[in-house]
Amino acid sequence: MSTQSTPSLGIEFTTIRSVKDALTLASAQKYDFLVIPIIRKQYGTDLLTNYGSKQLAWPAIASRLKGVGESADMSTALVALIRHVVDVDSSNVHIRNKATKLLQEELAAAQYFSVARVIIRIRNGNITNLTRIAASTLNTLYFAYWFVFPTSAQSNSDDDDAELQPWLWWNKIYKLLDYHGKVYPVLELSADVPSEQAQKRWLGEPVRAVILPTKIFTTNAKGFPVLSPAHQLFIIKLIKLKVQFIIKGINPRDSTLFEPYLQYLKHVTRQTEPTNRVLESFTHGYEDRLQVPLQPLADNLESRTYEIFEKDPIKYIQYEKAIYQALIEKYDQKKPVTIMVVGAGRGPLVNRALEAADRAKYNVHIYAVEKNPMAIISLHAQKQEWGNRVTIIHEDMRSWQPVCKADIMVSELLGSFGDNELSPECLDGAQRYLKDDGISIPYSYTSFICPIQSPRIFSELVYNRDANKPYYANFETPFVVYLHNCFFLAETKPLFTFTHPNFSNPIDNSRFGEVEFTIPTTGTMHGFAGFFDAKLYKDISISIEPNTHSKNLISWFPMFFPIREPITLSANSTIKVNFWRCCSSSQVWYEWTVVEPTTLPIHNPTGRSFSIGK
Ligand SMILES: C[S@@+](CC[C@H](N)C(=O)[O-])C[C@H]1O[C@@H](n2cnc3c(N)ncnc32)[C@H](O)[C@@H]1O
Repeated sequence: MSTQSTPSLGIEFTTIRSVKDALTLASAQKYDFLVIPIIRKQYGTDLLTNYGSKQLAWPAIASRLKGVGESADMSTALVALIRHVVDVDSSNVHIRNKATKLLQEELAAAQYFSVARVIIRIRNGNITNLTRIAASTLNTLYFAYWFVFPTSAQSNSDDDDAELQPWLWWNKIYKLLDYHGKVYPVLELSADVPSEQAQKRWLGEPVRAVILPTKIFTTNAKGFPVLSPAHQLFIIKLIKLKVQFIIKGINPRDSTLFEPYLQYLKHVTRQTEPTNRVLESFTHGYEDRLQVPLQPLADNLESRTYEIFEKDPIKYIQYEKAIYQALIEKYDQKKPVTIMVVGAGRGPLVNRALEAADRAKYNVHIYAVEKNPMAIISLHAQKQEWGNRVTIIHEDMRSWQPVCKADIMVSELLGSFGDNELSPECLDGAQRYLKDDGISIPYSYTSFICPIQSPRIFSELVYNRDANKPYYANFETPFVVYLHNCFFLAETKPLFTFTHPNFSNPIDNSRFGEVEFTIPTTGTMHGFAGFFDAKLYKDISISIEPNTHSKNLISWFPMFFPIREPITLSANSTIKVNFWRCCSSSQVWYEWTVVEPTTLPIHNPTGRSFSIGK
C-alpha cells in the first residue's frame, strides 16, 4: 500500500558567499535542495550606463561556485535563481539587447555548472522575449525551467483579476513554449489564500514546487511556525500533485531556524494519507497516464485483465442486486427462469446470478455465452461447481442460434464512455433470443462529457507521438485516463443514450449531439472528459459520472477526448461542441469538434486515427 512520502524540501538564499558551503549547510539540515542566484548582483537600474559593454563577472562566479559541478548529487541539489529577466522585454532596443546577452550568459553559467533546474520569477505578462530565449535553449541546455508566479498580482484591479493575472502569464508562457515537458509553474504563496476557483485552476496545472516565505507563517502556542488552516488545506491539495516545497526567508546564519519548517511540512503531509485505500490501491501510479481503450469485441482479453475487473468491490454487488430485484418483481417463483449472461468472461456474473437466484429461492437455468476461447477454459473450470444449472456456450452472441429464449439477458459490455466497447451492437445482435417480455440488465446507459483543462495530458500528446503516424493522430484518439492533474471547466452534460432491448426498425446506433457549456471561470480547454451512467434494473445503477459516481466503482477510469488546439475561455463564455458516433459495416468511431467560441477542424473524420472494430 502506498503512502504519501514527505515532499522534497528546498531552501532559498539570496545572500551567501560560497554556494558549496550553503549546500553543505542545507543538506546538514536535511533540506534536499538549495535555490540560489549564480551571480551575486544584477547590473544596476540605470541600465543603459550600467550595462555598458559589461559581461557577467565570470571570475567572481567561478569562485562562488567553486566545486559545484563536481558531482551529480550537487547539481540536482542546486536550483539556479536567474536574475537578468525583466529587461529582456524592454521596449528600449539597447537595454533589451544587452539584457538578452546577460541572460544568455547566466543561462550558460547554469549549464556549465550542470544545475538541473533554473528558477525565473515572473512579475507581469510582458514576457515574450524572455520566453523566446527560453525556447531557444530548451533543446540544447539540460535544465528544466521553473517559472515562479505570485498567487495574486500586485495591481489595483479587483481581487478576481489580481488572482487571474499570474495564471494568464503562465498560460501564455506555456503556450508559447508549446507545452514543453521541461517547463513548470511554481507558486509563491502570500498571506492571502487564493480563492476556491483560483486554487482549482492552479491545481489543473503541472505545478512543480511551492515557495513558502517564512513571513506567511504564524507561531503556534508551542512556539513553532504554522500556516493558517486555509493555507494548510491548499497545501494538502498541492502535496497530492507531488509538489516540492521551498522555504524562503530563513536566516542562513541561524541554524535553529531550519528544523521547525521541515517538521511542519512532515506534519501536514501526514494529513494527506489516502482516506479511501481501496480507490488508492487501484489508481496509484495511473494518475494522468494515457491508456488506449480496450476493444474486448475485436481482441480477446487476457486472464489478468479479467482478474483486475473481478476485484471491483461494487460492480458485482450491483449486478446481483439488479438480478435479485428483477427475479422477485417480474417472475413467478414456481416457474423456471432462463438467464443468459452474454459476454460471460471468466464467470463472475454467472456466480452473481446463481447467488441472486438462491437468495430469492428461484429455479434458474443460466447460459454463459462467451466468444473468447481462453475465457471459455476458465468457465469450464467452474462447471463442476455449477452442475447442470449452467450451460457454457462458446459463440459470438450476435450469431449464436439458441434453442430457447431468455427471460433475463445480463451483460457487461461497457467502456468508459458507455457504448465505446460496442455494447449496443452486441446486444442488438443478441436480443433475437430475448423473450418479448424479457428484460436486459443493463437496460440503458448514457455517456457524459465535460470540457477540461489538462495541460499535462496535452503535453504528453504533443511530445509522445508515434513518428510513423500523422501529427494529428494523437489528438484524434480517445484515451482512458485516471484524471488527476486537471480542472473541470463546467458541469458534465449527457450526450448519447442507448436502451435495451431496442425495438426500433431499422436499428440505428449512429448518433449526433450538440452540447453547450457555460464556463464559470477562466481556464484553458485541452479536451473533454467522458463518463457513463448505466441503469441495470430500475434505479439500481453503476456510474462513473462525477455527480452520481458509485462509491468504490473502480473498473473504469474516465475517457479523454483531446482537441488539437487548446482554447483559452474567459469566465461566463459559452462553448458549443459537436459529437458524432459513426457506424460502418465493420467499424464504429467518434468524430468531434468545437464550433463556439472558435471553430476547430472535425477530429477523426472517417475514423482515420481511431476506430473500434466490429
Ligand atoms: C468487459 S468483459 C466482462 C466480463 C464479465 N462478464 C465480467 O463482468 O467480469 C466483456 C466480455 O464480453 C465478451 N464479449 C464481447 N463481445 C462479445 C460477443 N459479441 N459475443 C460473445 N462475447 C463477447 C468479451 O470477450 C469479454 O469476455
